[in-house]
Amino acid sequence: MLFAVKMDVAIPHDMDPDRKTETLAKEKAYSQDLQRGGEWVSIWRCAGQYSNISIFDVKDNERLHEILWNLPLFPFMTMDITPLATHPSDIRADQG
Ligand SMILES: O=C(O)C[C@H]1C=CC(=O)O1
Repeated sequence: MLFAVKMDVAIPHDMDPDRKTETLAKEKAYSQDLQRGGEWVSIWRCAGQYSNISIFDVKDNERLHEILWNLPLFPFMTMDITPLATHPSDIRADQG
């Protein structure tokens, strides 16, 4: 199942700098592990915003929830989640 997730990040300005550095490093490692595993298909920075749009390919809603809930930055994010369906004009959908 494919999902587009927009993540808006708002880290408190008074967060301890060492905790911030550690949390960002954990976030990067967590994201890259899931990318290597194929469930986090792509991540794009939204230009001019501390936000990303990511595509996930997961087995069900529960797995998506688990991935998002365990993001080290989860407490500092708001998210907008869109389930994706094949578009009838997608040239890849015409093949085969
Ligand atoms: O910077 C972000 O967009 C937040 C975040 C999500 C994954 C990651 O590595 O960083």
